[in-house]
Amino acid sequence: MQSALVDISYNQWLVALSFVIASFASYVALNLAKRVRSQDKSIARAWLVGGSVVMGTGIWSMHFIGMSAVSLPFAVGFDYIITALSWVAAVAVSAVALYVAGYSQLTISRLTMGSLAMGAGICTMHYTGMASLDMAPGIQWDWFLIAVSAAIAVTASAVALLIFFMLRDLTGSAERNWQLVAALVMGAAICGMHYTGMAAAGFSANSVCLSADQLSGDSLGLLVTVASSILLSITMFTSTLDARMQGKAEKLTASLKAANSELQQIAFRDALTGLPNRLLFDDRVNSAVERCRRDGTSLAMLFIDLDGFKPVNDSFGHRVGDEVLREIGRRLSLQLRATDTVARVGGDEFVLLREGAADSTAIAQMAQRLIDVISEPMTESGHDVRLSCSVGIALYPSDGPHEELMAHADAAMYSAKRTGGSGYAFFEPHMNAGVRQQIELQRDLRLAIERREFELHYQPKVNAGTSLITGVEALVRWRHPTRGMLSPVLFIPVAERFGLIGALGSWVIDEACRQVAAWSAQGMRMRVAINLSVHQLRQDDLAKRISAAIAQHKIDPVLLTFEITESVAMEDAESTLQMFEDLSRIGVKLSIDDFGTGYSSLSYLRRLRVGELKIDRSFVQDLEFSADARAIVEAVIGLAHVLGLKVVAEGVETAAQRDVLTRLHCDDLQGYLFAKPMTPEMMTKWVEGDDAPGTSWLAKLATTRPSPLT
Ligand SMILES: Nc1nc2c(ncn2[C@@H]2O[C@@H]3COP(=O)(O)O[C@H]4[C@@H](O)[C@H](n5cnc6c(=O)[nH]c(N)nc65)O[C@@H]4COP(=O)(O)O[C@H]3[C@H]2O)c(=O)[nH]1
Repeated sequence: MQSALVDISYNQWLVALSFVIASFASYVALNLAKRVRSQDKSIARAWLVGGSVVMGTGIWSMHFIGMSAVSLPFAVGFDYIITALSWVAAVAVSAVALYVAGYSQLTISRLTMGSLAMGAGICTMHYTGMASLDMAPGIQWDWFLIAVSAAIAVTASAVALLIFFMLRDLTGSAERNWQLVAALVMGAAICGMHYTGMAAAGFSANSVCLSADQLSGDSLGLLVTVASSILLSITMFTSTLDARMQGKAEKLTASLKAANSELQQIAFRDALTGLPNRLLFDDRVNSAVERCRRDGTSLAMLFIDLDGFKPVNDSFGHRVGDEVLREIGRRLSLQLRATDTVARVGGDEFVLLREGAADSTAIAQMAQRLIDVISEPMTESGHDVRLSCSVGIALYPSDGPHEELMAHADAAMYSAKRTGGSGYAFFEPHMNAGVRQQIELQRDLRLAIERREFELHYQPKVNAGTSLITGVEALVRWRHPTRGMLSPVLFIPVAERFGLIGALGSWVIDEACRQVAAWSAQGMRMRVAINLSVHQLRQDDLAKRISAAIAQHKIDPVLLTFEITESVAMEDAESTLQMFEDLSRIGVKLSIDDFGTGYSSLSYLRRLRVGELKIDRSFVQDLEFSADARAIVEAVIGLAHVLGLKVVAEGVETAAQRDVLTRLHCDDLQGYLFAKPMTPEMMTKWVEGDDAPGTSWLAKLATTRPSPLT
């Protein structure tokens, strides 16, 4: 028979306090759940363990304070061991909650299993906690209310998990506000469960609490409140700090990634068309060849050179030329299969790589399709443009080792071009004669700098009126170990084509500066002109390299003149202007070489900071016999003088040419009539007036009266 039950009353303040602690613990729990999703696995694990302890302690404190809020007509206390077990249950519940929160997605099964496990844990904590009140006779339970409390526990857990996954995508103040609302809802649900569970317990009027002498006292609830609040606050603070640091680290990682991809873009992409550049293309070829070897398949390389691009560029300007190249890149890209690569490898040169190309008929059809799409008319900046292209095809493995594929495709392209363009040709061994030589030259060129096989020879320029030397032009020579002295006409184009001109050009600049310093040490203030290739002019650090060489050899920058051919200067006008400004800022002089062969506009010439024009040899050769050539040279000299530029005529071979040029007021003359290019030692002797091969009577005349050379 059941004895009468006592009425249970609650301390309202402690009930309110338990709600505050429950909400606070929930708020911290939501924060911790985010930390457990950290990218760093060891940090996530640390937060899972530490977070479970803190969150468990928070929930347990709420429950403990809730129990302390009950006032019973007899002294109560809590069994140490059972109380500790209820704490362990709270920590276990928290671990389950945080573990589920660590998943990237909340599936139905995770929600069900998670909330059941958490509900079971909460009930375990609560009823173990109740059991720590060691009552005699025992507590009389209302099983219906117990079931309700269990249902509340499971539902509250499910709601908590749902809320967490919903909050995940919010940021800033929205995140904070919704987290607060969610914490209050969860606090209410936890309290609901707890007080329903309390209501399920009935105490007989004659009950005695056997654990009254264990964990007890009026200030116990307060102590637990203070301790758990401090713990929750510290955790909250640490978690916020960690979130900030992680946020910063993530931002840093993101910006590093962005910088990295930008660098890759610069290093591996052609800036104008956005297509892969030579470097990336070579890399793709290497991988494709590797696959061919492994699988016994083949590939095709198509070298595409535009027919008629130069006239478009010259007549419509470089901006239109750039647009045309972009459009060609776009058209070629549209013809690609997923495994193909197309790259821009030169001004108007593209290469296409196709893997698994066994059938030459299909390759021929593809080449024809490329010609057709490129031949379709286009309108760029209001100009109607119609181009075509020549395509050379080399196959791997039948057309030789893969290092020679591009050269072979190139040779085939030239063959297609020779037959009138707008067509394609497959590589054939007889096209190889020139190619093999180029490849060998390229191989030797790579070693030539290390082996000190290059030399600079110098050719004087003299004043037309006085015949006194005004400076020299540095001309590179290659003393090849087996082929003897080679002309730059032979190897400069190879160096340009195979990306070796940068190193060679730097050597020339450095050597010329060294020679200027050596001559200065001998008391000769010699002006030296150095040729720059188009590739050098497009190097961003050219001005820096030149300054470094000037500084290293401690020479006066005005003694250096850089010669750029007219057609190079006209290509990509904006970047030429920029580079000329950079160069003139370091104090060197600039000259336009081979003038008359390009299409300079007057206004453009005015903007370029050049001090000198060199009339092309072809005009000088015709001077004696052609009235047209004379008229052109006269006009050029007049124009240059109006613009304040000095004029040098190159390739002067006869006295008659010299006389005409002098009459036309050309400033300086250069050519075999005065001296051929010579070694620095011969040059020194020449200046000092000794005999030297290639000198003429006039040169000797000039050198018998050494002049101040600046
Ligand atoms: N028929 C004839 N020829 C004469 C006469 N006077 C001089 N020459 C030759 O004409 C060329 C003048 O150099 P360029 O127009 O700058 O043309 C140069 C220049 O564009 C390039 N080059 C030479 N050295 C360098 C260099 O260090 N760097 C770069 N990027 N290019 C260079 O190679 C080209 C050819 O150089 P070289 O073979 O040394 O040929 C030189 C010179 O030997 C003459 O009276 N008659």
